This record gives sequence, structure tokens and C-alpha cells, in this order.
Amino acid sequence: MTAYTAQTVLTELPPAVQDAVAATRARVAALHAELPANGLVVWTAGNVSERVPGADLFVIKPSGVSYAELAPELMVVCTLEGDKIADGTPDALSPSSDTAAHAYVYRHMAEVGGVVHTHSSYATAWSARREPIPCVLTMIADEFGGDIPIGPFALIGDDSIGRGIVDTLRATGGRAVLMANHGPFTVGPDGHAAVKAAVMVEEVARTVHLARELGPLVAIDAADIAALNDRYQNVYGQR
Ligand SMILES: O=C(CO)[C@@H](O)[C@H](O)COP(=O)(O)O
Repeated sequence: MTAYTAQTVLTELPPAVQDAVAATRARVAALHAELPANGLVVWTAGNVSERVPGADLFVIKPSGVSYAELAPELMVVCTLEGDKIADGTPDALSPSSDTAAHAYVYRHMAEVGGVVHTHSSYATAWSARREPIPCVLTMIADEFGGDIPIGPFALIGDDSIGRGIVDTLRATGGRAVLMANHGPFTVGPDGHAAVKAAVMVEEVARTVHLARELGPLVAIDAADIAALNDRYQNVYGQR
């Protein structure tokens, strides 16, 4: 595959790649609207990215721009090293401050096509306690196949967050991690699936918190968790 760099010019790429980038930008812009719509973010505090099909590139929002302004043409195109290419947006328009973390995930998890990060309230509260969300709901078994784990504490700015996400997801086999004292990161085969996982993380974080207020939690047997997850991933919905 082509080696893309910060010097890559989008308009000089093959038409098929430009078309794939345009379609990805449209999807990522629309998916960002799902974050406020589902109550997952305040102000600009969350981001969605998606891998460009057929190219070692991904699309992510610009940093600190309000969700209402996130039109497809403002979505930033990055290499898998996290460098912005000459994508037609102003040079001063920086990609999300979490770009390095998203890029690390794409470089190390070929099966991942979408990444989402939010600071949604209940999930982030569990992050603040560095406490995994136990698999005590069928919804958790369905979507996550087990407890939602805690990742390490990591500072923003280098590969630390990405490494923490990948190491934790590899160890647990899930699609969500609560980074310690930070918040949830979710992944999926595409951006839509990663956004869905972010919505589900927040919902189960809230429900399990409420359940715990009522009394002790009751575990689900491991075999039942596996059966629920298999049915949901392979039978549920439209095939
Ligand atoms: O946690 C942080 C920054 O500390 C980020 O997740 C922001 O909350 C969203 O940043 P941008 O995507 O707008 O750069």
C-alpha cells in the first residue's frame, strides 16, 4: 500500500482513494452528531475517527471545534502515524488532541476500523475509581462479552494512551476500555460500531451504578456470558 506522509496531497491521490476519503469524511461528520444526541459529550469533549477503506489513512475531527460546525469538509485526514496530510483544510486546523491514540490503535489493531473517545459521565466516574464495570447485565455480555476493563493512567501527547488502549483490549478481547482517571475509548469494525459501543458503555455504566445503590450485584455465569455474546454478535438483528 502507498506510504502516506504529512507531505501527501489529497487531490493528487488516485480518484478511488479521494472518493473513499470523501465518503469517510461524510460518515465521520455524521457520527460526531451522535455524541451530543446521545448525551455522551459536553462542549467539544469527545471524538470519532474511522479508517479510510483501502488506504492507510484515517479521518478524525479537528480539535476543539463545536459539534454543530463539524461539516464533512472540516474532517481532518491523517496518516496511520497520526500526521495530517494536505487534505484541503487550513494548515492551522489541527486534528483532535487524541489523534496519536487513535493512530496507535489503527497501527496495531488491523481489525479496528473505528475509534471513539468520550468523557461520558457515568463511564468516566468508573474511570475515576479505576474500577472495571462488572458483567452483571445481559447488555454487557451481548456487546462486550465480559467486564469492561480499566486501562492504565496515561498522559496525553505521545503513544502512552494508545498503548494502554491496545494492551488492555488485547488482554481482555473486548471493544471498550475505561482509561484510568480519563474516560472510555471504544473500537469497532467501523465508526458506527465504535459509536454504538460508546453509547452502550455509558448506558451500562449508569445502570450498574444504579443497581449497586440498591444492593449487592449478582454475577452472570461465564458460560451464560459466552452464550449471550455469541448470540448477539452472530444472530441478533439483521444479517
Ligand atoms: O481529553 C481530552 C483533552 O484533554 C480530549 O478528549 C478532549 O476532550 C477533546 O479533544 P479534541 O478532540 O477536541 O481535541
